[in-house]
Amino acid sequence: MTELTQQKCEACRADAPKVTDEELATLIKEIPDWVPHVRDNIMQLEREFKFRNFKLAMEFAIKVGNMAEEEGHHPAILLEWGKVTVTWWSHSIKGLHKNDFICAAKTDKLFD
Ligand SMILES: C[C@H](O)[C@H](O)[C@H]1CNC2=NC(N)=NC(=O)C2=N1
Repeated sequence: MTELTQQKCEACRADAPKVTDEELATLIKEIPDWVPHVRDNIMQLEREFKFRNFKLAMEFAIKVGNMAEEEGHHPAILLEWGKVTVTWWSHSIKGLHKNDFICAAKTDKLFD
């Protein structure tokens, strides 16, 4: 399988398929630090990133935002002192699409 970080987000319409439980089980192995959880009845991928201060956290949040703009796929980003919480899901399908796993993998790469 092509590494998630080598893939691009594709246009995701309301009728695009959500990832199945089987696909989730396979894809999550590539992004083991992300936790799938349900919020407002929508499956999402979430990870906390820790930093030494606010500025480093803010710079990371900006990098994630710039990557999201390039991909045309946008996360929720919570910026706090020393911490950034990134949450990916696909609004149009109210769930997880392959795009979310691609973007989660790209987020990990920005942190390395
Ligand atoms: C028109 C625009 O491309 C769409 O609204 C995109 C923008 N970014 C998006 N981001 C996410 N996470 N889910 C979407 O469904 C989504 N839709």
